[in-house]
Amino acid sequence: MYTSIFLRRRTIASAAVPQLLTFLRHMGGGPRTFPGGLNKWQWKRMHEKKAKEKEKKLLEQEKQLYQARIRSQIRSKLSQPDPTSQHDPNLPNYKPLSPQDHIKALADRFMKEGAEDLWNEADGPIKSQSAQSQLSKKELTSSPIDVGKLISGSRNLASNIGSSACSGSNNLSNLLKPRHYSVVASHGRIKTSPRLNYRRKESSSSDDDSDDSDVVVGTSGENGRRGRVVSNGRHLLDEEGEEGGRGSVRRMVSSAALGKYDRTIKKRVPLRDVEDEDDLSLHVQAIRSEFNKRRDETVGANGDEESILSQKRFDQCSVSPLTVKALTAAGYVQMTRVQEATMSAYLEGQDAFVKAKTGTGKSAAFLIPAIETVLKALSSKPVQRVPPVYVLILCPTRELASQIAAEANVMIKYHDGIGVQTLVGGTRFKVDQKRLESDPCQIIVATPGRLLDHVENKSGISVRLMGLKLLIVDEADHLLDLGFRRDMEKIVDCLPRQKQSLLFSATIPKEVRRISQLVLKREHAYIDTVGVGCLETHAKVNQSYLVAPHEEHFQIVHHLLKEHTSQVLDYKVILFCTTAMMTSLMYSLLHEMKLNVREIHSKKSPLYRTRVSDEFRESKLLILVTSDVSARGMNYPDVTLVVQVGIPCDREQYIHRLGRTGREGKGGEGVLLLAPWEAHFLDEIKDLPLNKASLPHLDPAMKVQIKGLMTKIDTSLKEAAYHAWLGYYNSNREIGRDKTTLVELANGFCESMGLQTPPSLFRKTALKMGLKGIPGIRIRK
Ligand SMILES: Nc1ncnc2c1ncn2[C@@H]1O[C@H](COP(=O)(O)OP(=O)(O)OP(=O)(O)O)[C@@H](O)[C@H]1O
Repeated sequence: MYTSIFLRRRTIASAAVPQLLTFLRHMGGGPRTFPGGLNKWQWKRMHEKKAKEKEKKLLEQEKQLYQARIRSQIRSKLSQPDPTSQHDPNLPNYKPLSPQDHIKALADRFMKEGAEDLWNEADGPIKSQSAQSQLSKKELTSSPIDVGKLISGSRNLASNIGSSACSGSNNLSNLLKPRHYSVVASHGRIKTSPRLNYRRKESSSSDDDSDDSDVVVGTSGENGRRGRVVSNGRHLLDEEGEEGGRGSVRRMVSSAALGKYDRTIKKRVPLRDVEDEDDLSLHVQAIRSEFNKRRDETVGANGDEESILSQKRFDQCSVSPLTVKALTAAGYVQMTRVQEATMSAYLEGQDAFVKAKTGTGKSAAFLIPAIETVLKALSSKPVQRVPPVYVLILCPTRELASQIAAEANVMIKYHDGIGVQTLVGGTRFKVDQKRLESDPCQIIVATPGRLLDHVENKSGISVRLMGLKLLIVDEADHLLDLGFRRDMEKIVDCLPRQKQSLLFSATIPKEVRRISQLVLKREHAYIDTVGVGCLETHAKVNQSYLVAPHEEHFQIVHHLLKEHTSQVLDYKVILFCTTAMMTSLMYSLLHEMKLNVREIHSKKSPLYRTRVSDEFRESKLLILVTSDVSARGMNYPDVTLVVQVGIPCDREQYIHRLGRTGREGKGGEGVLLLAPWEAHFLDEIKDLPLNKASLPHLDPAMKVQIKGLMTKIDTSLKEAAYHAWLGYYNSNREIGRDKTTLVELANGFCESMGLQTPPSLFRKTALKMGLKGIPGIRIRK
């Protein structure tokens, strides 16, 4: 319809053509062929491929840079001072390292905060061929590395913890005391005194988790908070060259002074290849386990690892009295640790990437700065007819957006003239527009897709966004992931450059940390209230897993739920399934089995989802069967059990789903149910404390009953579940690789649903999924 209207208007100004094309494309139309005679999908795929390659290249470059930095750091340690020059006793003496010292230096690096992020097993140890020949095994095994000594050598790290905490031989245990949080600020260039220069050289073997090579040059902090001023490694070398110690630094990085060690550092060998030459990897392993052991001991002794609250109250920070009043009314008196840390970064005007465990109050951590921003902007500017949007909060789902807006409304209860609105999919575009016009607001909580609709359709929001002061991205790792990244890029492009940005998540994979500069300024703070090497899940949540044949899953789920609901008085359970259709199928079955269940997934209407979500928030004695729409951010109080059926899409999703229980420092339980061919996922979460649960005894009568109940479920739902199942596992890297096995497993799943023959696929779909011609796949005629 829109196409014909536009085509009838013959005199389209040439300047409007690109806009028209964008509009048509947005409406699902647009040109049928693209340059090179490609169709829309080929064109799209080509661009996706290009983007992937570009990203891969960037990562590769980053890795090379990182390796180059390590090489230059080690070279500087190995280079010899000029024998003719008088050595200043206050400066470190850079003698060639003995092989043993070399290992210690590497281990030092390994123990640094963030180093674990960069050092993964695939990188393997740095293998020294010539140096290793000198380094006899006897030498290594006869003098085991003293971890305490190693750590005491890493003064940089110890200095982060504060001078009082790093004295004597207790460095390791001090270091491992439950940390409140760490703040790493990245600064481009830092002018330093000669003293600082010295310390920078001293710490040149250190590393951090950012893509910048963060080098410690100073400390600050109170209440256990540690601040570090860091500098980009590349700048560091340039800068030192410019300043006092120019000559010596130039000498330090000169390849002429490298000797045999230069060659040894270049060669990295995968860990597998050197496993039997156990030297370095064994030592690193030993240090790692010692590190974990001491941390566990320290945490055990202090016991407050799980406390989410800080020492500060809201009225002690620069929070407006009316907000404090509203917070107090809502029962918030003391700040949580993430709230305190975020507030101080916000007040300093810094951009920040904030990592804090699930259920520790991240929403309030960004809503309080949001309200302060609006108050500040309102006080400095006269009232405007159409007020600018001062704060934009982006989050992945509509439920989460509604939840955040509801929490914001509680906090602005006593502030007249501040408004919050949501822009989420599933509502009518025109209704959104009317709402924005009739009820102007300064804070918008939006999902990226719907916000982009408004921006691209010039609903007036773009102009209002030009006044933006604060951008907040909740579940940032998810929004910066491939699924949302394009939208995020477009949104960021149309926001003003002069603004503060705060990113939040309970998990921050290193790839996301790298690309966070899409949103954050280069000089941003990295606040980690979890702590490097600490558990990302809550210790009070008991986690277990079960590996059982796929066809038994329905019965096992029923058994687990029955057991839990009969044992826990005020039970409240969330059951995660892999896809929307699997969720629907599981719900239908459990409903037939007379369990008190509700369902939420993307195929349900927004109204229904909101109703069920509200009901589940308020109630007890209820089981919510859901897809991943409820995995992140949803705050359902007092969930007693989280069951995850099937492999989660990644480690992060496992953590976020589990995080629906054990909120606000409470306890909870999590069970992961996998089929034997999904068990490889356990490797991804091997650092988390999951116990293997024993398989329950399954009642054969119940098996028959389930089979009977399955026949009552609509065949079209089972067919949809089969298609969704195939799609989900086909996109799993491990399982989707072997298409024949995949189809066999899918057909097994079909049988467990009581379908005699596997449902057919459209030829196009089968082709796209790479399943055409695979035995067992039926193609629709
Ligand atoms: N200062 C506080 N004092 C008491 N309770 C608080 C405080 N801050 C937050 N809470 C409560 O903690 C719970 C979890 O908060 P919130 O949903 O913000 O967690 P989150 O860190 O965003 O979790 P997720 O990672 O799952 O998104 C909520 O019930 C909230 O009311």
